[in-house]
Amino acid sequence: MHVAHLSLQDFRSYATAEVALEPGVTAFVGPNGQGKTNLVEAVGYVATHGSHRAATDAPLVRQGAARAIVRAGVVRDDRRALIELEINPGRANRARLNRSPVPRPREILGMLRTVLFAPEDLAMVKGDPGERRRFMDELLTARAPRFAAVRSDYERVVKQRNALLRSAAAHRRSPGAEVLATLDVWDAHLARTGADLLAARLELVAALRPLVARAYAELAPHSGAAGLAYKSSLGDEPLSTDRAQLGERLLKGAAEARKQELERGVSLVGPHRDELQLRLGDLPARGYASHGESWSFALALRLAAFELLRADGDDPVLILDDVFAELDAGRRARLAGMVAPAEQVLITAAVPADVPGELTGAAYTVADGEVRRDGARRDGARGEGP
Ligand SMILES: Nc1ncnc2c1ncn2[C@@H]1O[C@H](COP(=O)(O)OP(=O)(O)OP(=O)(O)O)[C@@H](O)[C@H]1O
Repeated sequence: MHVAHLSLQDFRSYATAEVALEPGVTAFVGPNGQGKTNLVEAVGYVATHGSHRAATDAPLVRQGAARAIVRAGVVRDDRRALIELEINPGRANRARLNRSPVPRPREILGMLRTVLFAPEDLAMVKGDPGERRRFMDELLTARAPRFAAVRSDYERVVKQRNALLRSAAAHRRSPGAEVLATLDVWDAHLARTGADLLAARLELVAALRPLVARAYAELAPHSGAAGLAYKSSLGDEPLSTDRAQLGERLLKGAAEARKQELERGVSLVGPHRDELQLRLGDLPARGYASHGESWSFALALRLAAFELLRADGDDPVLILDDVFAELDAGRRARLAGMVAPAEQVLITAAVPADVPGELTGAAYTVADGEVRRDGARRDGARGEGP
């Protein structure tokens, strides 16, 4: 699939912007702080209904404006769809598909699929486990949009269960039969929704493992092998992906943890406490990998995500935000070779020399609040050989 047209209104630094796009490579080039990332962030927002660099929607709306609108014309198998999202911080966002309102924005998740790699992704390797859980859950949602509901059901259960545990812990005396009975009900909800989430993650990690290893080996052939291990809060015993069995394990885990949970006032068992461990050779990547290795690992995770989505039947739009400047010449050339065949690749770079010569295509200059199409097709920067 590819985006044929992007239209912005009061999104980030743009009062308005209209950008026509084509399949193949498009580079957005311009000095720092001119709005290159804002453009690709908008494309990512249409796909995921979230930003890769803001936890809430408020920063996405141009300062002084009440709402932002992002529209994308998406072409998939020669069929066109016009997706429109109205971003209303503090209120419900609205969505339209082919100019008709849809009841809930979530219903059009999956109409556009993107894989976005940006400097913030270093946190997937160096940051806390929540970053890697988010990577898994966002990828699951990209593959099957109905997963957004599984995820939010589970989050709601943990939130409510935590509230109950917190208030029990605050009273500092043994909880009464009523509290324990309510907790039993929440344990059952946790086991049911948690089993769905856990099974999906285990299947995902199994599918990703060989793809990550291969992408990393291609990017960084002289480094150790990249591995993934799913560490569950249920302990080290192997887990099957059978949902009924996982539900039983979660119930048992919650029962065993109950005393401690009541003391601490927090849910200690379940996929919200799990970790996706990244390994380079025999060592964990976090805390051991060099900056370059961490960067390559994060890229390998995104490239593996791209492969997985592509295997589901359609190339997602690949977005590389400010990526090449960080890489040495060899990794740059290898990455360029790996991404060139994608149906659409959107790249941002501060200077033309940061776009590898292998990636020829359309070019825009982004400066002074404008996005201007360069006259000639860009032939790529020269002298970027490995
Ligand atoms: N909500 C907003 N309202 C107005 N301006 C904003 C808003 N959010 C971000 N900006 C402005 O957008 C600019 C940043 O744009 P962006 O991150 O796209 O830059 P960039 O061209 O990718 O730069 P770099 O090369 O440094 O990564 C900043 O000047 C910032 O002040």
